[in-house]
Amino acid sequence: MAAVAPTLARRIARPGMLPLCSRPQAWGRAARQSPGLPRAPSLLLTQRRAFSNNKILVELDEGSGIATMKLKSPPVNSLSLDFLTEFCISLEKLENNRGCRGVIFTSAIPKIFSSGLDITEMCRKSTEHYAEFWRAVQEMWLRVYGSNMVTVAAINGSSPAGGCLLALSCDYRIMAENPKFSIGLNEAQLGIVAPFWFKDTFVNVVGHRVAERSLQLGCLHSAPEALRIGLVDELVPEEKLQDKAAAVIAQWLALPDHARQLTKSMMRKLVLDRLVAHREEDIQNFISFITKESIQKSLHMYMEMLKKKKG
Ligand SMILES: CCCCC/C=C/C(=O)SCCNC(=O)CCNC(=O)[C@H](O)C(C)(C)COP(=O)(O)OP(=O)(O)OC[C@H]1O[C@@H](n2cnc3c(N)ncnc32)[C@H](O)[C@@H]1OP(=O)(O)O
Repeated sequence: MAAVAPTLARRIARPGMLPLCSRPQAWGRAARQSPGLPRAPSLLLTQRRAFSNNKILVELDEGSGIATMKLKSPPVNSLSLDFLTEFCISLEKLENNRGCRGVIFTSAIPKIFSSGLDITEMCRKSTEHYAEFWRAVQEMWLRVYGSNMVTVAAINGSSPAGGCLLALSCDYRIMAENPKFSIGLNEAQLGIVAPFWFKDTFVNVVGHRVAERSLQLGCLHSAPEALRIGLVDELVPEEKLQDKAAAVIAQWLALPDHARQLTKSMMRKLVLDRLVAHREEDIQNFISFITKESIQKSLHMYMEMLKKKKG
């Protein structure tokens, strides 16, 4: 898998070639057939299949059709170009497996769900690199937000910025009830601006007023606060997180797939279409923004601050 990744990364970036996700998947795929009445995952005589690459561990429970994608990129699951490429490859495999109907995203790293976009990917790199990186970020969002499968984020740690976007792109968010864990689109704190599709995804979850305030202030919300503003749907003790996520998916899968999928597509279409229609422009905007000297200085200072905090 590791050998495939750079090739795929090049494919994502090369202009003129069909990008991995030229349109959101939700409209291109036939509805999955529900295999009948939902069964509680714990009651099944299940067979588990696992596959893994360098940064993602995937386990598919063939009895329930529920997969778990565990993010395992130490130290903090930052969303680097390699990570995003491997993430999209893993998700595509699951999308292509008709036995898989739901996915749980969670972290294999204690206390961190994902630290968001890898800041080093945005510092002092070439224009080509920025284009490739940003296309991969778009790709992750298009794939998760446009997925036909039921998607649940089991947020077992802090989840700033891009990590929060991943969670926001799911159908349901369950967070470990640890007040030390925080989540939010904190880009403003870094001196950068969340792009329109981060903002749209956020608004669709928490509403305009809450999103505007939270975005302007670059808020990182504690788990209880995230529940209060609707950024997450529920809090559970950490040891119950995975079971709860599987139970929620089983509940959602009890509905006829086509009805749920078309409804999801209807709710998300406008936002997805907007990025698909402006993908290249969005990449150019990112490059113009990130190459500004003032922005590079802000990111540098933020990284220094992270280092100092470590002591
Ligand atoms: C311009 C267009 C808009 C772009 C939209 C951007 C979206 C983003 O996602 S920007 C990234 C935002 N992320 C953050 O603000 C998170 C920053 N990190 C943290 O707050 C903390 O690291 C933590 C809470 C995630 C974890 O804390 P802790 O367990 O104490 O670990 P350390 O802070 O010591 O970090 C360990 C190690 O990892 C490096 N690191 C942390 N986050 C990132 C990151 N996002 N990208 C790259 N590297 C990161 C950190 O610098 C440490 O490195 P070393 O000092 O070399 O060990």
